[in-house]
Amino acid sequence: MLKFLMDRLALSRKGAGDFVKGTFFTLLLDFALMLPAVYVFLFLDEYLRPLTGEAGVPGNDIRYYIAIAVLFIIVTWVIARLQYRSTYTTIYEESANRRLALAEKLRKLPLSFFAEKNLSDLSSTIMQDNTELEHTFSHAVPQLFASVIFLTIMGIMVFVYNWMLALALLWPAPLALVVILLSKKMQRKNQKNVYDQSRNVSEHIQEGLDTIQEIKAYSNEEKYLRDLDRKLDNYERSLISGELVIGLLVNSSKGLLKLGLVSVILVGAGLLVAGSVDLFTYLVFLILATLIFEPINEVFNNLAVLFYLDVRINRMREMEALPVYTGRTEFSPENFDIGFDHVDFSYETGKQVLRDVSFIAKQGEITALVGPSGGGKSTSAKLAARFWDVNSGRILLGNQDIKEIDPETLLKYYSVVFQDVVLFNTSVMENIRIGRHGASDEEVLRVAGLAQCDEFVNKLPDGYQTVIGENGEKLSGGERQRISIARALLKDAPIVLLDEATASLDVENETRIQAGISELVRNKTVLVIAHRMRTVATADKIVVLENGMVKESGRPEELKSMNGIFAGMVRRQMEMTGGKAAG
Ligand SMILES: Nc1ncnc2c1ncn2[C@@H]1O[C@H](COP(=O)(O)OP(=O)(O)OP(=O)(O)O)[C@@H](O)[C@H]1O
Repeated sequence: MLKFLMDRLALSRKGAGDFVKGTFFTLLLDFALMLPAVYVFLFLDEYLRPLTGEAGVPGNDIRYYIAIAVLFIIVTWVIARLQYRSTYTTIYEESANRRLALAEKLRKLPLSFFAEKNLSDLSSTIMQDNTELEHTFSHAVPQLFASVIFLTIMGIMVFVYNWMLALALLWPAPLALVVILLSKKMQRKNQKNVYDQSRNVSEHIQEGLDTIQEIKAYSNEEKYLRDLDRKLDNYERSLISGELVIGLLVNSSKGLLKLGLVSVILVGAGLLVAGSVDLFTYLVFLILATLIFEPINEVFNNLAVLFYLDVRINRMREMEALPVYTGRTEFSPENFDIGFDHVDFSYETGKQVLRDVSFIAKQGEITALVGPSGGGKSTSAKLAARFWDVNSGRILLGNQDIKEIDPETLLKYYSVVFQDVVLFNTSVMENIRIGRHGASDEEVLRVAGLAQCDEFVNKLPDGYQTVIGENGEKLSGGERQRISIARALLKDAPIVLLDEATASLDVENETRIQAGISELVRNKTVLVIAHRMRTVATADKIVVLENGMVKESGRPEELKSMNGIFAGMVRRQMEMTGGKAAG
């Protein structure tokens, strides 16, 4: 039983156990909600039997009935409390754990996954799917199980009591069930439509937020809003038609169940006149007919989410089953040389980005990756930190294949300074401290000074305590880069991956960044994607990548004298800068 629940409902062992308890209390509550009927039976039994000429005189006064009413209320309240605790509390805990597990999973997924997947889709799965599951598990599923058991027990009891009236009462139940089951396909289609349209809207909003600058710059607001309006309309239409279909089906099923009351009235009256049942039994069935289908009505109200449950569970399962990069967590390389050994790589099948790339970036040296745009420089730098796994060949760190090392363990040895610096909406101090949690303020200030941050931070209203806005919106490109260098300095990892800022920076900023970088790369294994000839001139080794292949590699002077691609690049740059930049 537990295993079934764990498999089908994606619950943990504890969750499944508590779920059974919750269902049991829901069943008890269903029975407890019949207590008013019992109350009326007792009353009727005592006061009506004498009126119908049967034996017995009312023996209890009104206080007896008040006491019973209070007792029933207390019993119902206690059961409701127990049911709430075991169902809701458990389900919300389970849901929180599931969200944490998914977030943890996301953290471990390779970057390749994020490149392919829509991010709003991911957050929808974590938040929206989970919320729906939470709601379904707390309201609909235990109620469904409990209602089936409740109706079965009650059905048997009423059949034993009086099979003719029982038949009159219960005949619509299988009919309503058939209507509901037949509508399953339609309801699922509707739910899927609502779900897809709501995703369209959230993706559009997300995209608008991500590209707000471009939208404004190219005066695309009107088109953006028009598209959003259209998608919102579609969403609204899907909601309305979904609600209509569900409303129609659910209400007709509920209406069918009401026929039970009608036929009890008619059949009961006939049986009463014929003398086959007494008035008491007739009244009992009339009361039962108004109460017995209440739990099942509750299930009908949540039917749509119930039918869509497995789709949501499957989506969650798909995410849980995504392959993550794993590897050894003990790792102590003999040195920090990075070696590319016949590496082939493609982001998408059929579009190879790196072909048979081999080179060594030695510890204590600066290795510069140069070459035309799209040649594979950034890709190589990212592969060196196992952001992706290579398709064939190996990347070695200190003679060990990085494919065998756990990515988190591996990244402890890397400082990464890329162009797209991500900053958090907190103080400059905290943004730098991300480099090494637990670093003291003095340590942060020291590296900030080395990275030339003092000059602009001192102009901010609260200095290093200034909160810099979402993704550092209040800072310039060069300032952001300096914070990123300060982070890397604080981490002080033996390997530095550096994607140099482009020529868009002004000379002053460039000089300051260069000063920070010189400090950062001292005695490290440095793999730099070089855009400036100045860096190239100070590099110990140059690797020229073109069309994903290593076309030249060696010391700068050697390559210059070869008069190949690199020599051509240096020449062109010198011509552009009037012969000043090549150093
Ligand atoms: N995430 C990705 N998914 C698919 N293709 C990608 C991805 N990133 C890069 N590419 C492709 O891989 C090739 C190499 O890109 P890469 O960024 O490594 O080149 P690069 O030499 O660093 O270029 P640049 O100097 O312009 O930054 C390009 O054709 C690019 O379109």
